[in-house]
Amino acid sequence: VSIDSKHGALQLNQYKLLDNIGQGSYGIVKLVYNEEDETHYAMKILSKKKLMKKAGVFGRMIPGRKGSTNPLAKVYREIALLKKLDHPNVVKLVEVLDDPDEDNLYLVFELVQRGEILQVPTDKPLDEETARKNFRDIVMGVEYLHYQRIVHRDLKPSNLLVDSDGRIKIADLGVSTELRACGELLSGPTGTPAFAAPETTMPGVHYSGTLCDIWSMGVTLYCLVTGRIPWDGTGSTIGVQAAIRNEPLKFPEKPVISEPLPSEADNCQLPVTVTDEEVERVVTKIPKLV
Ligand SMILES: COc1ccc(C(=O)/C=C\Nc2cc(OC)c(C(=O)O)cc2Cl)cc1
Repeated sequence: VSIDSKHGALQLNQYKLLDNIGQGSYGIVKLVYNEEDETHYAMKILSKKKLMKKAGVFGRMIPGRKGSTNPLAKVYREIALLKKLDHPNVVKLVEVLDDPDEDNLYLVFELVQRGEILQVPTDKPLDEETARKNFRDIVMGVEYLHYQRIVHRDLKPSNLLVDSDGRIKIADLGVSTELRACGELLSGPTGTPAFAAPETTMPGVHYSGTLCDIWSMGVTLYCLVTGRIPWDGTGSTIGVQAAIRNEPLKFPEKPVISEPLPSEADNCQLPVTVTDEEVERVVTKIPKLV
């Protein structure tokens, strides 16, 4: 990273680093300008130390398994996979800059012009027609990720970006997303509590990651049309998780939601495609692995 003498802006190879446009538990996202192709991009800056800590938990080498000793190997493999993803409703990772002497990892994405779909809470939610159009893009993007065996695990409005043509791109495939063998069950809380399915809040229960993504999509649709989250408990994580497990989904008086939508949202809670065997597996503990 060099300091560009002209304007004091930070320069990283051919990228001039400009404003902060995103902020989250992952780190920050900056607007950058590529002087070579004269195009703006979004650059997500990750800390390798933080990734190692996270990878450390998941990256524990299972005895007898071959694999490199570098805990970042898992991260690099996942990033290589993310680079191969290509779908109109998924953000496009174009380049990864990794300075071995530096703690930072720079992920360069195509810029999605209009940013987040909606700040929640808001008293100006989307009209139903727009929400329906956007939701369709989200479903297409999630279907593609699931087909690629990628479970998002943190679907929510702040990870949905609006492009210049009004189309939605799913973001934060991040390196925290588990790339699992098809159908393998997950466990443990993850993502954002208010958007997490009830089964993720019960310790020791293993669940289907894809089904949880569908639950989060339902909660997201609710946010798009009402401007608020369905269960906020007392604001504490435990409170939210209890509310999600025990309280029925209620729609506020305002804005008036047309009849079919709530039932649609309801369907999202229990995807009609779920098989009994899958429900059985989801709600019971995982059978003893032989
Ligand atoms: C007002 O105009 C704006 C235009 C673009 C933005 C923006 O891009 C924000 C976040 N971006 C991202 C975040 C990601 O994770 C959290 C990932 C990922 O890891 O997949 C990728 C991207 Cl691009 C914001 C405001």
